[in-house]
Formats: sequence, C-alpha cells, structure tokens
Amino acid sequence: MARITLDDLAHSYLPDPKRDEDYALRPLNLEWADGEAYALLGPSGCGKSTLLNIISGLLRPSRGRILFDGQDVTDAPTAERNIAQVFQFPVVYDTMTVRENLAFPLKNRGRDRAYVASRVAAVAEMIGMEAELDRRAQGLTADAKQKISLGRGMVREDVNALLFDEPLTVIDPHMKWRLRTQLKSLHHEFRHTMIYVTHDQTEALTFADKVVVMHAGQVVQIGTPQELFERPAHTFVGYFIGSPGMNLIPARVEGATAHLDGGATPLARGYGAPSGRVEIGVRPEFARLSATEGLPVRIDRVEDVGRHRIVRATLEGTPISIVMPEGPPIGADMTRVVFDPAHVNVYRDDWRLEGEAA
Ligand SMILES: Nc1ncnc2c1ncn2[C@@H]1O[C@H](COP(=O)(O)OP(=O)(O)OP(=O)(O)O)[C@@H](O)[C@H]1O
Repeated sequence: MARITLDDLAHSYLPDPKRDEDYALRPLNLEWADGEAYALLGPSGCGKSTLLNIISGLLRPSRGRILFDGQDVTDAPTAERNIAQVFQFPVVYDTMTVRENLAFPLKNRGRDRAYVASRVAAVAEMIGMEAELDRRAQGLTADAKQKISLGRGMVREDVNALLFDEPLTVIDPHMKWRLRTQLKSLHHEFRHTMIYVTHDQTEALTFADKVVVMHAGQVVQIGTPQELFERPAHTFVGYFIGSPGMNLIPARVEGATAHLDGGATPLARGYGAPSGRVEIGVRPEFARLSATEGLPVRIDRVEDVGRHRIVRATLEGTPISIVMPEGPPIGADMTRVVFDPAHVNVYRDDWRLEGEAA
C-alpha cells in the first residue's frame, strides 16, 4: 500500500485556463495516508472523476505532480502504478466463468495455483458468489457482474491503492448495504489505501474513516463524519451533509454574540468583529422551539418523518429547519427558536471562522 501525495495539482480541460471556473480541479495539495479509507464526496460535476483518473493515471494533470510513497508517478502509465480500479458499470469478460474472471488479475501476474485458488475462494465469499463460480459471466444480471468487478478489484493484496468510482450504482439496495459493510471490514483487515468516489453522503459516511468533500473543483474539507457534521469548514459542507442540511442565517457578529434583526443569540467562542458576508450556521438538531426565550420565528409546517419531526420555519425571512423529537402537537405559543451556543458555527464568505475561547 502507498501514501499518495498531490503536489500543487490542478487540471483544466481547456488549453489556456485563467479563471477559477476554467479548472475542473483547482490547485490543491493533499496527502492520502497509507492504509486509510477515504470517501471522495460531492455533487455531479464537482471534479471527483477527474481527480480519481489523475490518481489512476488515466488522465495527466495539466499542472503539478502526483507521488506514490514519495516517488513521482505523474508520467507513469496506469499499468505501472499498481492500482486496482472499480468503475460505476461492470467490466467483466463474458466468455469466462466467474472463477476465471476473479482469478484473472492474479494469473496475469503469474501467481501460483494454490494462491490463486485461495484468494478466489476468499473473494467469492466476500461478494456472496461461491455458488456461481463455475457459471459463465454472460447472462448474469448487471448486479452480479458488478459484484465480479468488485471482487476482481479486491483480489490482489499487493496493490498500491484501491479506487472505486461509484461502484454500487447498479447494485440493489439490500446488497449495497452488505457490500459496503464488507468493503469496510475488508479495509480493517487488510489496510489497503482506498478511495471511494460517491455523491451519496450515506455511502460516504458509512464507508470511510475520512471524507474528502469536493465542491466546484475544490476540496472544501477533509474530516471524519463527526467533524463534517459538527464543524463544517465551508457552508457547502453544512448544506450537503445532513438531512436536512445546516441552517445558514445572515448575522452581524460581535465578540461572542450574533446579532440578527429579531434579537441576539450567544456564541460559545469570541470572533472579534468579522467583516465580509457573515452568517451563522446551526444544524437543525441543535435548534429547539420555545415559548419564552430565543428569536421570533414563524412555523410554516411540520413534517413527521418517523423517528422525529422536522419543523420548517422562517426566521427573519430566512427558511430554517428544526428537528424535534416525537411528542405532543407543537403548541401555538411556541413562537421562538433557541440555538445551542456550543453548536453555532460562524462563517465569513462561506468559510468557517475558528474563533477564540470566550
Ligand atoms: N473530457 C472532458 N472534457 C471537458 N470537460 C470535462 C471532461 N470531463 C469532465 N469535464 C468537466 O469537468 C468538470 C468535472 O467533471 P467530473 O466528471 O470530474 O465530475 P464528477 O464530480 O466526477 O461528476 P460525475 O459524478 O457526474 O461524474 C465538469 O464540469 C465536467 O463537465
């Protein structure tokens, strides 16, 4: 396994990029630790595949270098990078059996029969295809074929990294959960460096130790699922992760107080007097309704989603959400919202301010 370093890396599909928007991948420095499982998360078009293809060698970056364990591989072709890649759609050899498909990467490298047989058996169990090993791949469902692709990606133990590009798209929901769990336990067992591309936050948060969030060609945060939830570094992370996403409310911040038109709300840290476009960000889980304290809100509707209720409300013209536990109907006197100061983040021009202990 390898540590992967991106050194002042950037990519544009245009010949003469000038503005930020000309880059599919804006300049970045990033280190992927050896043996760590990462998810690369972001909406369609944010640059995930571009980044993955640069790591695998399918694409040469227009700027910067890529290193495996400190060795420059920027100009090395895919075959020399010793990585396994699983794509969104299955890549299998129809005329071969499932067993032959799984064995292919090992046979190609001249591994002996006993080793090949034991690896194929282990991988077949992992993907739940022990009973189908002698079937031809032709005629299998897309779902089964994708499981073979995943198995083939995982059969080699000596790769530098395992790259997955939305690999569970064609898999049915139940199997999706099972494969994701297996990928995670496989990672704990073998400690491969894994990069898993997805636009699905559930998939990213359940699979990865660290999630790399991308937005408009830029890595906006790298963090554990808990860090992304509690301290989103960029307003996009707050909005994209969580359901519903983080509330963002324009405010004027002074010291440890955020002033809104309808009143003030205390903050747990001090921020001086930040200029620029200042907003406070509060997860719906850290807001509650009150009859007596907090800021005046108008309740627009209440959605019962099973385990809790989501209150949709308006605070000074800004739509906000509040997560409430199941319980009696919300009284007409609940006309105020209170934010938990320990969980109010402050943003200037979309980036989170650290603040100082108040
Ligand atoms: N071969 C190409 N030529 C020109 N522009 C491209 C090419 N491939 C991607 N782009 C553009 O680069 C940007 C990033 O695309 P990329 O495919 O990396 O995003 P993504 O996050 O992987 O999206 P998706 O999940 O839809 O694949 C997009 O604006 C896309 O239109």
